[in-house]
Amino acid sequence: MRFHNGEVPQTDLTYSDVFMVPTQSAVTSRLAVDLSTRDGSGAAVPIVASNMTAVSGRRMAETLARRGGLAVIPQDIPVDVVAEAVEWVKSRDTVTDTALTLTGGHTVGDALALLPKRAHGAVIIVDDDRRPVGVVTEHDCVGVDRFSQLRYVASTDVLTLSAGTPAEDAFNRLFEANRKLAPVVDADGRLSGIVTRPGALRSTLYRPNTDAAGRLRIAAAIGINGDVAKRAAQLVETGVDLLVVDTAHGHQERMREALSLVRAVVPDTPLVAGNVVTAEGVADLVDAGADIVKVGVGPGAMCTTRMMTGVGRPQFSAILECAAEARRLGRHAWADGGVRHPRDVALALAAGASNVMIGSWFAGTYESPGDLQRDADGRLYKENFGMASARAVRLRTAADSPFEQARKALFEEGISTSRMYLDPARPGVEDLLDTIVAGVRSACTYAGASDLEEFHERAVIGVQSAAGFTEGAPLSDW
Ligand SMILES: NC(=O)C1=CN([C@@H]2O[C@H](COP(=O)(O)OP(=O)(O)OC[C@H]3O[C@@H](n4cnc5c(N)ncnc54)[C@H](OP(=O)(O)O)[C@@H]3O)[C@@H](O)[C@H]2O)C=CC1
Ligand SMILES: Nc1nc2c(ncn2[C@@H]2O[C@H](COP(=O)(O)O)[C@@H](O)[C@H]2O)c(=O)[nH]1
Ligand SMILES: [K+]
Repeated sequence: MRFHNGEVPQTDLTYSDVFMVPTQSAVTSRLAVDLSTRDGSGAAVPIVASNMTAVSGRRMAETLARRGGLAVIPQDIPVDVVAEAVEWVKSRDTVTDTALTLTGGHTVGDALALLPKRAHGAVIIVDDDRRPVGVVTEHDCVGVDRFSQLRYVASTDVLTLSAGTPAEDAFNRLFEANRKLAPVVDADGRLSGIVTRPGALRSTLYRPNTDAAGRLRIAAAIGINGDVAKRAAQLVETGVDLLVVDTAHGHQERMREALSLVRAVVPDTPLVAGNVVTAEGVADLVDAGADIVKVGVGPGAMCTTRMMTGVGRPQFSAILECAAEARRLGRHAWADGGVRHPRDVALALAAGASNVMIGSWFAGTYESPGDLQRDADGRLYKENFGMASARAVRLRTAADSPFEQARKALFEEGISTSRMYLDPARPGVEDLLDTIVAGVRSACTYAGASDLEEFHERAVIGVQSAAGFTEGAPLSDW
């Protein structure tokens, strides 16, 4: 990456401070751009969901990995619960989405409680042999008593598709039958998943992020306190593919110690550590065993660190410096926090990040772990909170003595309650991923790059005024 006209920025820069200048290109199609990363995460698209309780659970992990990304299960989750999530994610189909299932004896109330768990908006009614006998959508439940049995409200004229039906055929079958979705069945007619028209299309555009055994990948985080080596070993034992050693101030002695301990017990698992914002921080964490360094102090949507302490660094400059140092040392940097638009992802990659972490934006989707709620105007939202907020600290310290809990509650650096509204046009994380990936693919072609390495090499970045940023935004809210 170079700055436009040889400019040398005099201040540190945020994503909003910069723009990319188009350069001569020989790349003929946005679909010809390869977005896979080479940092050991296996990501086929450079997107990682943050280790936040309101963001990454098993549905987020499954859905993102199926489209090539990765989710990091937060550090506060007990190992046995992580083990269940890992087993579940690794048993998922790599092509078709998991179906929500109930039986004809369940009620409309049961279906309404289940429907928001998945973006595809249907519950499949199965018989005792798991054969699909009906489909229930929210539309079928409107104006119906919540205690009605589903056998009386389900559409029973079910179009099924055989597992292994090529994606384009599946899309065409759905289109011709004027259906939005169909249950997928195995050779015995038993339900194995669900396919939608966008799902069929996506499986031609994305490659899943899979391990050596062809199962979906998942990551998990560890803090720097307690028996970190034990937790790391246990997590890897459960099948976790990548570990993130994570604390607010990553450039501290205890982080180095934790990292060395973890590296010693898990020599072969990719290890991410952070957060830092300086080249010195990167060098120290690499020296202690990190393969990837996580960059970002203060840009997060739920983060109050800069307001509480004045500490942090504008994210674009932080990534630029840290990624350069990581590359010099033969390692990698992830950009963590502050992503609000696809452009931010593109700019982080231009600056040299190998992956971009997204938290709050993904909290406002069907796949995040929280319960879907509706405000007074009927708009759908999920609750989000920071991992250093009083709420998260309360959860994390629940087993400590009341005195210890009170001591730890003093240092709050995050928002405890915030509403992340679902975008009615993009309510699922795959919808957001489609937008981000479209933006990044397009950014690569504007730079004449056919993959992410070329993108970083070729990108030309300029510095803009606030008016420059405003000019780039559409007039409507976005
Ligand atoms: N990217 C960002 O800008 C930030 C991210 N976070 C996220 O919040 C989560 C919780 O992190 P964290 O608060 O570090 O909790 P952790 O549970 O990881 O504990 C941090 C440990 O480091 C010690 N410590 C020393 N200096 C600091 C410091 N300046 N800030 C925090 N701890 C310090 C703490 O001791 P003692 O409590 O006695 O001081 C504690 O023992 C993580 O997921 C983290 O990534 C949090 C803040 C900023
Ligand atoms: N200072 C704090 N940072 C936090 C907290 N919770 C999470 N985070 C960081 O934010 C990113 C996600 O950023 P977003 O803009 O996409 O939401 C996450 O990965 C953490 O690094 C917090 O309570 N305080
Ligand atoms: K912030």
